[in-house]
Amino acid sequence: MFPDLNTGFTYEDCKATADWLLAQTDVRPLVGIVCGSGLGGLADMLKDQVAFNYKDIPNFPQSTVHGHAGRLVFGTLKGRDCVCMQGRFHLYEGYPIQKITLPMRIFKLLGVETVMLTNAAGGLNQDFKVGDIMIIKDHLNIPGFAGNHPLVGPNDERFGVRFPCMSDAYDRELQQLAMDVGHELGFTDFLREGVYCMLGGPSFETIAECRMLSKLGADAVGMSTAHEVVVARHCGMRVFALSLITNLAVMDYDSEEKANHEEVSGG
Ligand SMILES: O=P(O)(O)O[C@@H]1C[C@H](O)[C@@H](CO)O1
Ligand SMILES: Nc1nc2[nH]cnc2c(=O)[nH]1
Repeated sequence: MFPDLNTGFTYEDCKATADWLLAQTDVRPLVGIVCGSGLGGLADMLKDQVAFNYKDIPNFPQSTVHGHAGRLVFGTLKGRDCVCMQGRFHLYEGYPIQKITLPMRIFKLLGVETVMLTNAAGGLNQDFKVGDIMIIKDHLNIPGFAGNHPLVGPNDERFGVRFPCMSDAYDRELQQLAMDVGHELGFTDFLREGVYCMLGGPSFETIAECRMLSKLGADAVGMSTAHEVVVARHCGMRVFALSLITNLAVMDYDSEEKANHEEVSGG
C-alpha cells in the first residue's frame, strides 16, 4: 500500500518528479494550493485543467484518507497558472515526515513562489463558531517538538539553510491582503485570525488536551499544515494558510459533543 516508503525525497528525486510533471504540461505555476479535508472542491475552480492521479506521479505518496481525492491539478485561476493538491498527506497515514512534505519541494522545483494551504480544524478559541475561516498567523508544531520534524537529517543546501527562521513563517502582507479582501466581500462576521496547532493524530483530542492547547495559545487544532509550512519556508516560498473551523473542540466534561471525521470532511 505504501510503495517506496523510505525513499524518493532527495533533491535528485524531487527534481526528477518536477521535470516529469513539467514535461507533461505547459502550465508554469507561480502559486501552489493545498486542499484540506473536504476542501478538494477548490481544485474544481481551476480552468484548462491538466490533472494527474498521485499514483501515476513518480515518487509521490498516495492519499489514504476519505475526503482527499489524490490528484495534482494544474490549471489557471483568474488567468494565473496554478497547481493544486486535491488531497494532502498526514503523519498518521504512516509515511515518514520527509515523504509527506515532498510536494512542497516539488512545488518549489516547478517554479512555485507562493503556497496557499487550507485545512479543516477544531476551534479552541471560545469566540470561534463552526464555519469560521481563520487566517493562520502562526503555528505550534507539536510533532516537531518531539523530534518528528521534516528537516531532520542531512541538510541539502540546494533547498535551504540548516537552521531556517520561522518567526516570519506566515507572510504578513498576504494575511493583511486576505483580511482586507475578506472585509470588502462582507466576510467580517466569520473571518478570524489565530494560531494553528498541529498534532500527529489520528485520534481527536481529550478534553484535558484541548484545555492545555488553549492555554498554550492555540486558537485551532488539526493534524497537518505546520510540517508543510516549515518545508515551504525552508526552500524560500511565501506562505499563506487558512483553517476552516469544522467543529468546536470539546473543553467541558458536561458536553455531549464528539469530534468525528464525517463532520470535519463534510460527509
Ligand atoms: O488535511 P486536514 O488537516 O484538513 O485534515 C483534517 C485533520 C485530519 O486529517 C482530519 C480529521 O478529520 O481532517
Ligand atoms: N486534531 C484535530 N484535527 C481536526 N481537524 C478538524 N477538526 C479537528 C479537531 O478537532 N482536532
